[in-house]
Amino acid sequence: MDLKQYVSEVENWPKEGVQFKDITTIMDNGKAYGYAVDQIAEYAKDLDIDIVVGPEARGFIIGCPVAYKLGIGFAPVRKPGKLPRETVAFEYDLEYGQNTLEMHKDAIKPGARVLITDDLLATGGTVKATIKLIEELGGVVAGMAFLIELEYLNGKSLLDGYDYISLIKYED
Ligand SMILES: O=P(O)(O)OC[C@H]1O[C@H](OP(=O)(O)OP(=O)(O)O)[C@H](O)[C@@H]1O
Ligand SMILES: Nc1ncnc2[nH]cnc12
Repeated sequence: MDLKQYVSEVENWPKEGVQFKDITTIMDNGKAYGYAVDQIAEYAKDLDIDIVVGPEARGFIIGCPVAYKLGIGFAPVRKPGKLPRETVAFEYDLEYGQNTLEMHKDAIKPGARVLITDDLLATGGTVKATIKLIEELGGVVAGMAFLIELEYLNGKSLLDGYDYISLIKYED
């Protein structure tokens, strides 16, 4: 299936100069959404994953159905002030702004093998922050999966030594 045809491209949103890749038109199509989730679950099935982790909000959309399919749990990475118990935090830069992400301190068991999921890899800041949080808690990032990779923003350069897949690539 050619998933790219289901992505909606929106010019100059949320800021001038950004071409936003809208995945809601993948999600609202049962076949395309199911295909994307199945592809990621297939990638993960031999990685011996204990838990899936995804950053708010679009990482939940991918990670939760993948976790369900793998028969394992999901731990959320959230924007500040959303998680009620003790957290660890990490601040990072986005393609269009700055952000801090948090995880519950007990979300990852020491030595747990983690699959990170998100809708999109752009500069890599979000996933790098997610890796830092997982590793601070003693987890092992065994793999990562994105629906979309914006290759022109070179997020890959922050991910040396980590394994990942992206289902849809944009070279420019
Ligand atoms: O590789 P990066 O440059 O870090 O960009 C990718 C991140 O940006 C978007 O999330 P956003 O922070 O816009 O939040 P949202 O999912 O809540 O819309 C996207 O869902 C990724 O998480
Ligand atoms: N261009 C883009 N489209 C959708 N989500 C994004 N997150 C960061 N950059 C993005």
